[in-house]
Parts: sequence; C-alpha cells; structure tokens
Amino acid sequence: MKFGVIVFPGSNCDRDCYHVTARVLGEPTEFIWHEDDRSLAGYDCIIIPGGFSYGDYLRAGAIARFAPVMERVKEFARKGGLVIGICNGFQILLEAGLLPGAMHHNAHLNFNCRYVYLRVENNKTPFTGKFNKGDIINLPVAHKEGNYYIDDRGLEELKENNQIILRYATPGGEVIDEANPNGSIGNIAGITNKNHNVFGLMPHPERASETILGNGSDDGLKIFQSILKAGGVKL
Ligand SMILES: NC(=O)CC[C@H](N)C(=O)O
Repeated sequence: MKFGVIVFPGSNCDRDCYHVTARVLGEPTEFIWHEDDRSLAGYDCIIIPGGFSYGDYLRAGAIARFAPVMERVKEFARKGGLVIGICNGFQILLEAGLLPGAMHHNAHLNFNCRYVYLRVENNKTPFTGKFNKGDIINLPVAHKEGNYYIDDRGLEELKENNQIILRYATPGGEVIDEANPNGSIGNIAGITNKNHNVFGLMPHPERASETILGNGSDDGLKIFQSILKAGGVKL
C-alpha cells in the first residue's frame, strides 16, 4: 500500500507518521509538499499529520485549507480515496469542508497534552476494522483547539450515519464529562464523512504505535493496520 504524508510549514508529526507507515508497517510512503498540485492518484491513503500548519494563524487549519495540495486531497476523497487527518489534520479537514462541524478552543483554554481513553463506536470503517466495537483504547492528545462542535441537526446526522468513530471515555468505557479533555460535544474525538473514507481524529495514533514509547500503549498501530487491512482504494 502506498501512503502519502502531506507536509505544511508548521507540520510537526509528519515524520512520526512516516516512521509508522514506512518503518513499523514497512509500506512505501512519500512526503507531499503543500504546494504540490500533482494528482494524488497512485496513493492508497493520504495522511494529513498533526502540528501547527501556518502557525495556527487565524484558526487552526484556516490557512492550510487554501494550500494547492488541498484541492488534490478533495479530488482524491471525492473519488473514494482514504484520507486520515490527525489532530491538526482533523482541523484542516473541517476547515476544508471534507468533514462536518468545527473546532472551538478547548473549554479550559489550555493546551492539553496527555493520554486519554477512547471508546471505539464504529469498527465498520477502513480505519477501525482491526478493533471490536466498544473497545477501550489509550492514545495521547496534544492540542489547544480540540473542542469539536456541530449543531443539533449535524449531530443527528452523524449518529444516523454511524459517523462518530471515537468518543472520550473512562478506562471502564463510560462516556462522561470527566473523561473529556477539551469539552467536545458528545465526547466526540473522531468522526468520518458519510462514505467513511475520510477520518479525522484529535488523538495521535502515530505517537502510540510502538510499546517502547510513552506509556507503553501501541493501540494506535491498529488504526494503521486497519487501513492496511482495508487495502486502500486504487484510483
Ligand atoms: N498536535 C497538534 O496537531 C497540534 C494541534 C493544534 N494545532 C492545536 O493546538 O490545537
């Protein structure tokens, strides 16, 4: 499977994503510069990594959405290609209109960097096929604008189409305010589009893909393995 990792000025998780797909999974992976406007046909999965694209000026993701490469990402997604946006990548997907809703600043207004527990709400997507529904996983978050918001009608649509993929939960699997690091509506941590080929999530699976790192969780690797299992979509 061939992965492409988009790089913006200010991306800082691009190398980590590359490390996981190229070295841990052993799959061909290339960096794609934000000014590049080549077609993305030929890639099986595009990763929009975390970081502070364009310094998060105006709003996280608000400038990145205008980068030439984003037109190509939209084209790729429209044709059914797999796109995963992690943290700043999720923010960019929202700003670009590839996912519904928006990010507010965290309710407590602090940058929050810590491990959280998440409940897998839908394992029938190309990004979560290696999990069981209801699995509790442990991944780190690191953000200031992760307070996901969507209006009532949008929230109903997300529920109806099983687009809510991850929610913040307790280690025992309870979805309660105390488990939520940023105040997001419905404890939402990750959603897909209606077709389930575009996934945005605030936690960082690439930072928890080897047990040697952090607190020993490699739960993030299963997300990348799920993508491999799904096999991507040859365009
Ligand atoms: N880790 C990241 O991707 C940083 C997220 C983002 N720019 C924020 O602080 O909200």
